[in-house]
Amino acid sequence: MLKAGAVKALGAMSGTSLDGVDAAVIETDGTEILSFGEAAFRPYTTEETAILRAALGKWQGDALVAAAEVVETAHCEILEGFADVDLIGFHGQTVAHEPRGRGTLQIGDGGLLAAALEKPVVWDFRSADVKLGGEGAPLAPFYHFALAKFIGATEPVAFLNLGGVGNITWVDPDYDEPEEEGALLSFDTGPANAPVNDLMTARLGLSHDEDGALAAQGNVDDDIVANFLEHRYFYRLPPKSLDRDQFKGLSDAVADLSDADAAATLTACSVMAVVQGLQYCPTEPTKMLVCGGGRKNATLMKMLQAAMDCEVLPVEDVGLDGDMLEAQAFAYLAVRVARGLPTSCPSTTGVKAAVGGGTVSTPPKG
Ligand SMILES: Nc1ncnc2c1ncn2[C@@H]1O[C@H](COP(=O)(O)OP(=O)(O)OP(=O)(O)O)[C@@H](O)[C@H]1O
Ligand SMILES: CC(=O)N[C@H]1[C@@H]2OC[C@@H](O2)[C@@H](O)[C@@H]1O[C@H](C)C(=O)O
Repeated sequence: MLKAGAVKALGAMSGTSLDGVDAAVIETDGTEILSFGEAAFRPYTTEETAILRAALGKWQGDALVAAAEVVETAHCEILEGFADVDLIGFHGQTVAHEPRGRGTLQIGDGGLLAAALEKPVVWDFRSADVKLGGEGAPLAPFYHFALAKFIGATEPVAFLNLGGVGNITWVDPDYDEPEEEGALLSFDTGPANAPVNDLMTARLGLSHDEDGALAAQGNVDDDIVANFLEHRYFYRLPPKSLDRDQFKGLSDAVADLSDADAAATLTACSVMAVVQGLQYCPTEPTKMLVCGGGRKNATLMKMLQAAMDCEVLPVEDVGLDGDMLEAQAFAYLAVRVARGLPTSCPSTTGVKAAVGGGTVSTPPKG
């Protein structure tokens, strides 16, 4: 049983870029954010990333078992370094996501972590939402709502996460609860860094376009961007979510371009996916607050600002940590689950009614 009032929660996130585990502490009562605590990153080795990659798109089999072991080991290593936490929110690694088909799968056993770390662990955050007709993603929006209050926003703002995939949350901070109709709207915008990463790896043996330096030297092929925006995903009304590799074919579209033009064009595709998505938001946000690795890509940020009327800022400009925001989100959601509060609602995932998704595993006694 979780003690009453504010608790210290530790969240852990292993994102779609497969680069490692982010872990961060926040102090919260499940509604208000009181303070932020320590944070750490545990990178995956090249071998570990290869094992995780081999599990993508799989729903069963040996590749999944091996990948789950990598996830569990990496999480135990990083999480045991945190002292004095009351509970842990463990997202795991998404390997497959078909909310309207086979479901959603995050690997890593929270029960095993609870036993190893001797703490209650909340995990499997997405399945309950999918079972009730939701997309199971994005789940950070309820945390974005709390953050909008924390930074003292008085008008609608948007949080944009640029990871492997992009997702946006439009927040009206005037509401009292995130599940109230009108408070939130969220969805995955489209691919974010993944296409440029894939290009850099295939052509230059690099993991990403550091600071967007290569894209900055190229010219955008507008026809390719226009063709990309014809994809049916962009015509679907939100809430909606993506599987990591749903836009994998995008690299073929730039096959005949130079490295710099290809990087510039793929970067523009990610930007225009966000711009296209903005039309679904109830109002233009006053600020677009950007988290995730893409905020470090100067070319991407410049293109975003050029395509938008509102101010585009990294979340650091309002005092937040853009690298740890998703790990903090799962710490926050863990407390909500433990307290029986909802973690998603019709306007964030399309679920039929507000739901608190997540399994709580407690360490064995004795
Ligand atoms: N300095 C940089 N310059 C350009 N791009 C960068 C930089 N730093 C990080 N990135 C990009 O950000 C990506 C990692 O972003 P992030 O850690 O937010 O992803 P993730 O959390 O794994 O993904 P998701 O949010 O989709 O689960 C890298 O793969 C890279 O493409
Ligand atoms: C199924 C899944 O793991 N989706 C991730 C992914 O990475 C970004 C985007 O796609 C988002 O929908 C989600 O993660 C964040 C943390 C979320 O649920 O809010």
